[in-house]
Amino acid sequence: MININNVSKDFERSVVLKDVSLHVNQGSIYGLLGSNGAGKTTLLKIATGILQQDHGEVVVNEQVIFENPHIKNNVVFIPDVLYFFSQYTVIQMAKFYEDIYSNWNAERFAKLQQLFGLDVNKKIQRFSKGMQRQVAFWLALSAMPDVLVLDEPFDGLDAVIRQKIKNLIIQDVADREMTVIISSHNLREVEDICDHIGILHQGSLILEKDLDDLKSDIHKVQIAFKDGLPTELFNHLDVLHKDQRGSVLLCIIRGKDQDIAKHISQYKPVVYDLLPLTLEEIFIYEMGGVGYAIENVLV
Ligand SMILES: Nc1ncnc2c1ncn2[C@@H]1O[C@H](COP(=O)(O)OP(=O)(O)OP(=O)(O)O)[C@@H](O)[C@H]1O
Repeated sequence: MININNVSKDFERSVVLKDVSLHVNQGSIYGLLGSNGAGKTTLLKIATGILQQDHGEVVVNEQVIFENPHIKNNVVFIPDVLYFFSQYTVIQMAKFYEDIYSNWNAERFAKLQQLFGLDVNKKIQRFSKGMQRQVAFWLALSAMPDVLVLDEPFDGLDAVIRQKIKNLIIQDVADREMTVIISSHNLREVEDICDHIGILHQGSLILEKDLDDLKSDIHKVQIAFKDGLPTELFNHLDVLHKDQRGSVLLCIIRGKDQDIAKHISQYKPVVYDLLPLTLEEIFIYEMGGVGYAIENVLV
């Protein structure tokens, strides 16, 4: 559905994106993660045809997106910093969207008004920050896009509204196979909603995986032995991190849970607990693998 092929971009002679290839299937919700300044916003702007890459191509629905109004008609981008015309009310902005997006759905716009409960005749810039973000979602979802691209979408939204918006997105993905890319530092929200994850670091995509595969491939293990650590314990294990706490050793190990359990059980541990890792922890360990580590991250 969205194919970003070998995209590179420089700003003022510094390289911001290096040969990035990223693929999003139709009906997928793709979480784009990365360190500050990794190039996420730049990549999203290129993916939506707002910016032009220096090399490579972005193909959406089998067509190059840049300067392609036919494809852009089905793509809505909500940026991290929102922009509305300064004097426009919600209803005026809705009219503007209706003129741009041919799939605009007035009935849905009316239904969502009940859900958000905001005054359509109020100037958007007089709303609070979180309310303005609600307006952005209200307009975006009424445009019925095939592709919805979101940069830090949950910033400033309260927990109830966040859940309502996530439900709306999931409903559109389920009902009409909308495709979504979300870039966020809020990894709990990403974990909640996304099925695929890409991690961008210093302009390169260092990982792209199905979220379930990612989670089944890395584990936190808590182990203890009666007579201290067996010397050969770590042979044949891909250990990303170790932390001894008293007699208990906490390890982050890459691999399938059965393989890890089988290997460690040979040494007859008195404690063996396999604990789930959150996306936040996986992100930290993956970033550690590319030299972006923080110390003592085990909790
Ligand atoms: N218009 C621009 N002109 C010059 N440099 C830019 C421009 N836009 C972005 N950059 C630079 O490109 C790099 C990537 O920025 P970008 O906003 O894409 O990162 P990001 O991953 O979204 O970061 P964050 O998580 O902090 O929002 C940064 O070094 C930034 O300074």
